[in-house]
Amino acid sequence: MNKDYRSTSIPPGKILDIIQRKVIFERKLPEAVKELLEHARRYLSIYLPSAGFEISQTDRYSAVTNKSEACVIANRSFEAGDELRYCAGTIANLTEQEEKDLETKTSDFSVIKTSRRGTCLFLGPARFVNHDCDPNCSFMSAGSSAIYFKVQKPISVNDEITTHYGDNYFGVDNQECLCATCER
Ligand SMILES: C[S@@+](CC[C@H](N)C(=O)[O-])C[C@H]1O[C@@H](n2cnc3c(N)ncnc32)[C@H](O)[C@@H]1O
Repeated sequence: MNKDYRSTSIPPGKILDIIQRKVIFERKLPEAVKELLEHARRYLSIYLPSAGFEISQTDRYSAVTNKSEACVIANRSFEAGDELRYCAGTIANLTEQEEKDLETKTSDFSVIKTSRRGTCLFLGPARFVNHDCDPNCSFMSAGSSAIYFKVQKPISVNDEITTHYGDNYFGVDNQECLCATCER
């Protein structure tokens, strides 16, 4: 057994079922293919030399979660006002049943609740950006469901890219937040 490999916690049959139901039966195939290509491009763009960041690992939350998590690290410096166009993502609405299906402790999915859209699935490289109460980036919207980030204060090489998820995302007044700012 390869101890460095862990298979996905969602059974492959279930994923195939979702693709069949959502992509093939309920949607027009060309539209679904276009969206899939856009999404693949978002992930591949991470590797462009001009992207300016990479997906890395952090143990910041492991005392609580018992596992390493993903984070986004700058591999060049940025000034306030710069845009991280390649750290992009999209937001997909979830039905109540889909929300229930994803409510497992081992889930690797990023579910967010917004006042405007309700419960959503956050997809794309942008979903790896962690929250800080004094973040260096803010969310920017690009159309109805796409987002990227704008730099709010200077970022140096090896700094973590962070954003603000909302005032009560980690409990009331973010009292359960584990960010570097709260730690100080
Ligand atoms: C949008 S994801 C960010 C990427 C995430 N680290 C991962 O590996 O998938 C949001 C999740 O990251 C973790 N997280 C991010 N910022 C945090 C913070 N300031 N305090 C505690 N957990 C945080 C929580 O597990 C949260 O549900």
